[in-house]
Parts: sequence; structure tokens; C-alpha cells
Amino acid sequence: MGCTRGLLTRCLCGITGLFYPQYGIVLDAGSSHTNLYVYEWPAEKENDTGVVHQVEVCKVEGLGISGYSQDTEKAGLSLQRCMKRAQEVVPEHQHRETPVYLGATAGMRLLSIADRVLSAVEKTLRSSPFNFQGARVISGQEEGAYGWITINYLLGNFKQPGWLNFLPHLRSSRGTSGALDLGGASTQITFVPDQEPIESQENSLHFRLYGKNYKVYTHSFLCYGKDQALRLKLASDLQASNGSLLDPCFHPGYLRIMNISDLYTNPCIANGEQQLPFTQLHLQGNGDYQRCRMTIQKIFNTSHCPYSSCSFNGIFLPPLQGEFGVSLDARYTWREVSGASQACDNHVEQQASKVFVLLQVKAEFPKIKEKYLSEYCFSGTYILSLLENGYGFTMEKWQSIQFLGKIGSSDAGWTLGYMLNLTNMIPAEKPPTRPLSHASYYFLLVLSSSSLSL
Ligand SMILES: Nc1ncnc2c1ncn2[C@@H]1O[C@H](COP(=O)(O)OP(=O)(O)O)[C@@H](O)[C@H]1O
Ligand SMILES: [Ca+2]
Repeated sequence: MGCTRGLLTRCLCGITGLFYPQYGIVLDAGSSHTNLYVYEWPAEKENDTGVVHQVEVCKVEGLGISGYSQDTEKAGLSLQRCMKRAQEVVPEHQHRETPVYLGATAGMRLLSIADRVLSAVEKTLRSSPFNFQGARVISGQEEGAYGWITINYLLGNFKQPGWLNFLPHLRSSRGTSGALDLGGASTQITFVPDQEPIESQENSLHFRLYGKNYKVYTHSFLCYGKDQALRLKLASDLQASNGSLLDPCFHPGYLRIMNISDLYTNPCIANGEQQLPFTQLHLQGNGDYQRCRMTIQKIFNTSHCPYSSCSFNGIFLPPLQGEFGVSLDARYTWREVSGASQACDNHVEQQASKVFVLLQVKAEFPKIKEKYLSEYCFSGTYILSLLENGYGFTMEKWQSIQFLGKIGSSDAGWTLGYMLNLTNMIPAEKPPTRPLSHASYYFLLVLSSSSLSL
């Protein structure tokens, strides 16, 4: 029985909600892959901070939905297995009341036919027994904001004194924690700066949460997620080549042949293709961490800044403030960052076969999937460059970064903040403290009045 029908049903559900946890589903349609999250919370505490937590993450097999632009039907079909999984996790009698949202990020921001892909996806989601609430491309600003909300909600930073704190050791010492999100097609930085006002309007957000005002700086760099950044770098290196590239960001012995047209498939790399006299790129790795950093440097333009301070490409960045949590894909990121120079400088005889070199790298980093292995040197070096040269995390500021991945049982990505906002579970004002929730009070009242009438 669903809880959205009639008054009587709603009353019953209000009462039964005391016993049943509630659920919400969010699909994170990223540029490289989609994850489905199921969240759970006790119904009578929905407005308290820290009670919503992740009970399931299902990884959709195959490409991110933007990868199905040639065959949009498949974007919808690809989600079916995880939607089935969600039906197993959420008790059947609660399917109809459980909201499901899909948010697509940078891969879809770059796609001109994003609407067609979204329609295909919507068809699959509407055919599920859940309460479909919408599939849309979220803006970079939203992605940054919801990532910041997730991290601070999970760390307990919105809690007022007196609220129970489940993770005191992780709670930020300075009020809130900044959020860094490193995706495949975009990257976000969000934090509360000391400096006021925030010089650029489009980087400024105002929130009132649990009775407190927050002025938050955020920026999303489209094309600076690690997959698109690699394309930017290759396109820049190609201009001065004859189609053969000795690349310090790939380990020695690594060979890759790419069609130039495959490189110029989205707006991140505009109009360079026509000028090139060759149609293929022959890339050969000659891993060298220091030189790799130098080639990456070129994609950060620091030649102009119309504000008092900038990150790169003329984008305002106030002085970094407080602690930062790196979200979601951090579990890979940290490994890549810490192993970057080792992965690049893995000097093996140049003439050694590609297979041999790959096996060598694999032996050193045994848990890394083959498909990520080849880009390990680039990814780690890129993330270090972005944090140090792009955002200005110096040696001492570096200490303020925590690679989070999970906080408690929940992934530290934007999805939880998105759902909390859409389900009105982050109130502007602090919920009044009362010995019993409204529902419990009502329930007890019903019980006592019925016992009186016996
Ligand atoms: N096991 C892994 N090892 C290394 N990198 C990974 C792994 N799994 C995912 N990634 C990377 O994490 C990033 C996730 O980005 P994604 O969320 O899909 O994009 P966006 O947020 O920009 O839309 C991608 O660059 C992807 O290649
Ligand atoms: Ca992402």
C-alpha cells in the first residue's frame, strides 16, 4: 500500500511510519558510469541531521548515459539491473511511496542531444514501481553545492550543540568542511571563505540550514575532470607534433593509437582538428613524473585574473580556508595521487614489450583494474597538479585535505545532498526539540484515548 493516497492512508502511514524506515533513491549519472544509491532514514526523525544514510550502491554496468548518444535506447536499458536491485532492497509495500531521482553531471552537460538520452532514461525509471520524480542534468553549481551539503551533513557539521554526533572524530574543527569533487568530465571546489564578500556573483551561494546562514564559494570546471583533462593535454601536445607523441604521462613501453576525430568529439576541444595534417595519433609512453607535470601545467591558463585572486582560466578563487574533504571517487584518487611519481617513473627498457611493462606495473599496483592502469601516471599527476598549481594547496595546506570516499556507510558524493534538498529534509530552521515526535505523540494519544473508551 502506498502512502500518497487519501487521508486515511496518510494517517495510517503516519502511524506505521513509526516502525518502517523510509527510503529514497538517487541515480548519479556521471560521465564515465552511473551509480544507483538507496538511502534510508527513520520516518519520525527525517528533519534531524545525520539520520539519513546509504544502504545500497549499485554500479550500472557499461558506459555513462552520455556514452549512448548513438543508441539512446541503451541508456535506459542499462539501468534496469540496478533498478531491479533497488526493488530487492526497498520493501515491496514501500515501493510506491519511495521517490527516485536521476541527476546527470558533466558528460551530459557536454552532449548536444542530452534531451534524447534523458527521455530514454526516463522511460525506464517511469516503468519501475517507484515514485519517479524526475531525470535532469544538474548544473556545476548544484553539483558543488550538494557535494558540500553531503559532506557537512555526514560529518555532523550542521549539528547544533546538544545534537547527538555519531562521528565526532571526523567533525570539522572550524564549523564546516570544504568539498573537492574530482570527476571524469568536471571538477568542483566548494568552501566557506573567510573573505567577504565573494567577488564573483556566479561563484556565490547563500544557504540557511538548521537555523544558521552560510555564504559559500563554489566553482565547477567543466572539461577539467581527469578524462577530459587528458584530452585537453593531448590536443595541446598534438599541435606541436607530427602525429607521433612521446608522452611522459604514460609509462615506458606504453603504446596507443587514436583517431584524431575521436579526440575532437565534444566542446572541450574546439576546432583544432581541421588544422592537423594527420588523422591518427601514435602515442608512446616515456614515463617521467617531472616532465609530465610540466606538460599538464599548460592546460591551466594563469596569464590573466580579473579578481584579487584566481585559480586558473581567469576564475575567481578566494584564499583557501579550513579543512577539505575529497569526495566519492577519492578511493581511487588517493591511490593515484600517492603512487603517481612511482607509476610514471617506472623505468623499464624502452624496447620491452607493452605486455611486459603492463605486467610490471600491475605487479606493483595489483588491485587496480586494467582499464585504469594505463592512465594511472597521468591521473595521479593531474590531480596533484590541479590541487597544487590549479587551486594552490601548498605543502602546509595539503595537510588540510582528507580523502574521504565513505563517511560512515555513505559515499561522500553530491547525491545525498541532492535528495535531502528535494525531499525537504534539510530545514532552514532548527527543528524544535520535543520529547516525542509529532507522530509518536499522535500515536500515543490514539492509544490512550482508545484505552479510556474501553
Ligand atoms: N576503479 C577506478 N580507478 C580509477 N579511476 C576510476 C575508477 N572508477 C572510476 N574512476 C574514475 O572516476 C571518475 C568518475 O567520474 P564521473 O563521476 O563518471 O564523471 P563526472 O562527475 O565528471 O560526470 C572517472 O574519471 C573515472 O574514470
Ligand atoms: Ca561524479
